[in-house]
Amino acid sequence: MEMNTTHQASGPVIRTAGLTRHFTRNKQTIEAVRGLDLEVAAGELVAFLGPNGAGKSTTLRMLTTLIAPTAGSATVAGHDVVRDRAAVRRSIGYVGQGNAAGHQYRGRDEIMCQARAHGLSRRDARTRTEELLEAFDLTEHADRPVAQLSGGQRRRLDVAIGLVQEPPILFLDEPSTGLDPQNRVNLQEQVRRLNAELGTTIVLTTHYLEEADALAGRVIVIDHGQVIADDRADALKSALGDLVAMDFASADAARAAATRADRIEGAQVTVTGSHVAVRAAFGRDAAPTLVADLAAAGTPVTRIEVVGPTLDDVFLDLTGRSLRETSTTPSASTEGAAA
Ligand SMILES: Nc1ncnc2c1ncn2[C@@H]1O[C@H](COP(=O)(O)OP(=O)(O)OP(=O)(O)O)[C@@H](O)[C@H]1O
Repeated sequence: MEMNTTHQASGPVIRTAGLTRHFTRNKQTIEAVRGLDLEVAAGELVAFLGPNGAGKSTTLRMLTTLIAPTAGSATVAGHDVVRDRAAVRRSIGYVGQGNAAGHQYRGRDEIMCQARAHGLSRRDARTRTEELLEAFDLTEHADRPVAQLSGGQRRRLDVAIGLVQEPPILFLDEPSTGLDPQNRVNLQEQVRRLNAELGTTIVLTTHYLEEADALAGRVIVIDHGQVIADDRADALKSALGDLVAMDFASADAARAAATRADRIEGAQVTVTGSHVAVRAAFGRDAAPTLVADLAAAGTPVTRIEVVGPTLDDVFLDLTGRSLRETSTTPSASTEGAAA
């Protein structure tokens, strides 16, 4: 994809203050988003990570003016999402969760149509369309009616359509759900390039830990409508530290080892029978000395494993629940479903 303009990077382009949204269902109030205070600077690539129902889509729908907040406020590109909806919409691109593309048209026509609607000449629109078809591996499917495409192919088309006008701020709601791993990687590459080469501010939602990690920008972890962590993925993980998991010949040996492991600065030590788990910021570096000390003390380790932290560990540490378990994992792929 050719990208030759750069959006200016300066100051926050998204600002929310106490942003809140309630829904009423069966006379019960659902607090989907609870008092979000957020700033996103121009040129940032931000992932909202959280389980199903955490409030990610609702937040995006408020920021894109599709629904109004119950309380609090938000500005996008300097415009209020309630008072200046049209101005917000002019500054953003949005790819929602559903399939936006019409069904009787061919994929190529859908993209062309969007490009023309955004003011590109016929020639530029054609070039842009071919670039996007190529980038999303859709060229060979471009002449089939959208209705005949698989779920994954349609999802790729949705995202391609969202990228047509190269907006300065782009919102993507679970862009890679339903894509197979290879197309997920393709998509992530497109997202990264758009951010790096054009300086596009990108906010996306995901419940794929790997995706939030791979995009490596800022990760905002959301649970029950609130931000529970907000930092770079590597910072979130290193704050938690490595896990050093050790087995011993007996529970007594494990208890003795735990006392020693407790001396490692900032270590969190848990003993379960003859198993000891140590979570520590530099656990990987501390492990060899610990193993040698334990052997010298007559309580040798029988098995040891050092595991670097994942974003799931971060979520588990913050909420006591695993994100993998709380999210319904989408069926492996919808690729090829109707192909
Ligand atoms: N239109 C609506 N009417 C009633 N409840 C809603 C509505 N939209 C969302 N909710 C509820 O608000 C909460 C947050 O939903 P939201 O879709 O924002 O979560 P999410 O983090 O985007 O999850 P997912 O990954 O499943 O999209 C959920 O409990 C959901 O059921």
